[in-house]
Amino acid sequence: MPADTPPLIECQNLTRSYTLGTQRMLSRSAERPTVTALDTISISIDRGEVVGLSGPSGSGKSTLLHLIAGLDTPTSGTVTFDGTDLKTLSGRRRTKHRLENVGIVFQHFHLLDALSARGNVALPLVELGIKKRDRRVRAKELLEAVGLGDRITHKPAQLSGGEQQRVAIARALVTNPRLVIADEPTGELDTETGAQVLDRFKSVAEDTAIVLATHDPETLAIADRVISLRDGKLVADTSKSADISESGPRSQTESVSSQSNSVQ
Ligand SMILES: Nc1ncnc2c1ncn2[C@@H]1O[C@H](COP(=O)(O)OP(=O)(O)OP(=O)(O)O)[C@@H](O)[C@H]1O
Repeated sequence: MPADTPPLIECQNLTRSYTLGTQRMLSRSAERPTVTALDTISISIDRGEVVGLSGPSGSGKSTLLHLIAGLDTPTSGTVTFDGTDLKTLSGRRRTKHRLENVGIVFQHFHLLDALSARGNVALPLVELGIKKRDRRVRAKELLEAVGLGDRITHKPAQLSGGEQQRVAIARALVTNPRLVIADEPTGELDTETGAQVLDRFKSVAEDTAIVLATHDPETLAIADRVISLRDGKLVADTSKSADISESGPRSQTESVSSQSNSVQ
């Protein structure tokens, strides 16, 4: 890759606040309370990088994933994907960008009840205009890769939670996206299946960037780098390859202070 290639994802001073309640619940002059879910986060993610996102419940992991995926827009700051500021895209172009470039595994899977496992996995390919025969072949290939080759015609209601999760993972990978975002991708899986799924993620990662939010140490262990959040702030950004530098091992604190622009 040329040295001047920009990172795949660049987040600059990303802040996302939510305004709570409705004005009707308060007196006219009272300000509605706000929650700052993410507070001036600046990170960049390269092609092929596997990034783990850790932090306690409510620390802002899902909020950051949604912003990086272009599912949500920041209150302030920017998310740039391969040089394009997502804020400059119209709603339609943002949807097209997600469809073409981003695979998403949601915490609650979001499968369509009426479709088979194969139909669910093939769905993004319908929207991309891929021919039915090719869609079916590709969806079957992905379902086999996540160990569900014998479940392709099952509907979600006929599948266990772990199986539904694997369908969601296959669907996220079916378009060969440049970025995969996953919220607790192994939460429903037993240890062995979880390990298989992580292998699958790792094998697509050659030039696909993967960002995984998780509480699971085994999932974090596959990451090249772990970003830790607390109360919406970046508290550590630890790269495994950067652990041993010329001046010796790099501690988390040093790693954080090297990003002092984003840690306030
Ligand atoms: N739609 C919303 N409206 C109001 N507050 C929200 C909304 N979404 C998230 N929050 C708040 O933002 C903060 C960060 O939430 P977020 O879901 O990003 O955390 P998380 O680290 O993913 O948590 P978990 O590990 O439990 O999934 C929390 O305080 C949460 O209550």
